[in-house]
Amino acid sequence: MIGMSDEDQLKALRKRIDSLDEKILELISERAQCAQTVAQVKQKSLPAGIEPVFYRPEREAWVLKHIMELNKGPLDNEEMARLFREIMSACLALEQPLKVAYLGPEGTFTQAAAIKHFGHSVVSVPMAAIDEIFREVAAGAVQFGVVPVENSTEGAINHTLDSFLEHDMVICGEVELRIHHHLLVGENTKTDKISRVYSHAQSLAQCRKWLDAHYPNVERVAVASNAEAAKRVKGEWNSAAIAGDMACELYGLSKIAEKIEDRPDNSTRFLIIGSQMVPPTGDDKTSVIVSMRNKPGALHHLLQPFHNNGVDLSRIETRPSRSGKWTYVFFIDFFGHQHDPLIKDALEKINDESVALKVLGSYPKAVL
Ligand SMILES: O=C(O)C(=O)C[C@]1(C(=O)O)C=C[C@@H](O)C=C1
Repeated sequence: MIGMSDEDQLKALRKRIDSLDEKILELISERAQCAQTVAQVKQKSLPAGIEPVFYRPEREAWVLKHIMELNKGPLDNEEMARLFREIMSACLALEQPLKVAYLGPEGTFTQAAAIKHFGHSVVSVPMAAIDEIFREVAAGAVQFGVVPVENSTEGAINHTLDSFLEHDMVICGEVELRIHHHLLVGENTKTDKISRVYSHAQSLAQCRKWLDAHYPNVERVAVASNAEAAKRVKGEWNSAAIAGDMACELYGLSKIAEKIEDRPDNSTRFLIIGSQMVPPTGDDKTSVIVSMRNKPGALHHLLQPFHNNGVDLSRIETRPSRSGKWTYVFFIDFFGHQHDPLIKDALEKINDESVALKVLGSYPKAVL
């Protein structure tokens, strides 16, 4: 390209991009046709009336990891995986349009988590409460639900844990999302006139120190979600909302302060709930609920088989059981799949020691 004018160079490069785009287009279309044939194969082997399992989280995790391993740049692994996430999402929609319920309204972090996990080609359906998501999945109105389960700053989301006690649900995936909160206002609010801040209680808690330092005398009002907070301030004078980017864009608000969360590594973990068990991928997690009698050493007894079999725990949470006074339930997450022999053995031993053991599911560790 030496000796070429900038104008000519640009022209030549764009010509090359056009021809690459044409090849990419052809390849994506060929991939989509393959997915359509996969759908036919899945259908063929089943008796009429039985719905095949089109969505295969174990395969999707493999595809994304494979792409990240092969990627040589200049796009970074996450960027590349996000592109392939969207291609697979569109391919899956050709096989079967998926409906996914999430904690609404539109613009919540839970919706962002749903899109991060499934891509943009799913139909995401907002629900007013966590319990409603469980019910919607149980009733078969949607195939999957997305619920928040723990925040790195504020800990467990108890509504979600309690819902697992009430519904028979299978966990088939997890999503981790970095949570950035911003202080948002509508066009009628002046930044020095803010008298009230709306947000979800968890988000207010995640920004407590920042609010103490910058808006110590402003009333903090907890509402059902941060998207709801954003919706409210759109039409209100002198009030601000703490919410994320999706809500900011959706309600056309302005950011007067960005990334105001007290901890820069603030993140929330979400679970994908459904009814299908997921086969092992080699890099999985399992979640169980165990109920124990409140006798001395109960927790030690419970954890011993995990320890003996070298099972690595990632989380343990206690909730009072709803049945029987002084009975506790433990929510335990660990690395590995319920079909792994050492895990199977540990679970059998725990089952013998406990009042009840329920495996909520084994699922691929979050890839993105
Ligand atoms: O491999 C499959 O079973 C497919 O249906 C194909 C495909 C894909 O596009 O790669 C699409 C949807 C599944 O969730 C997993 C993968």
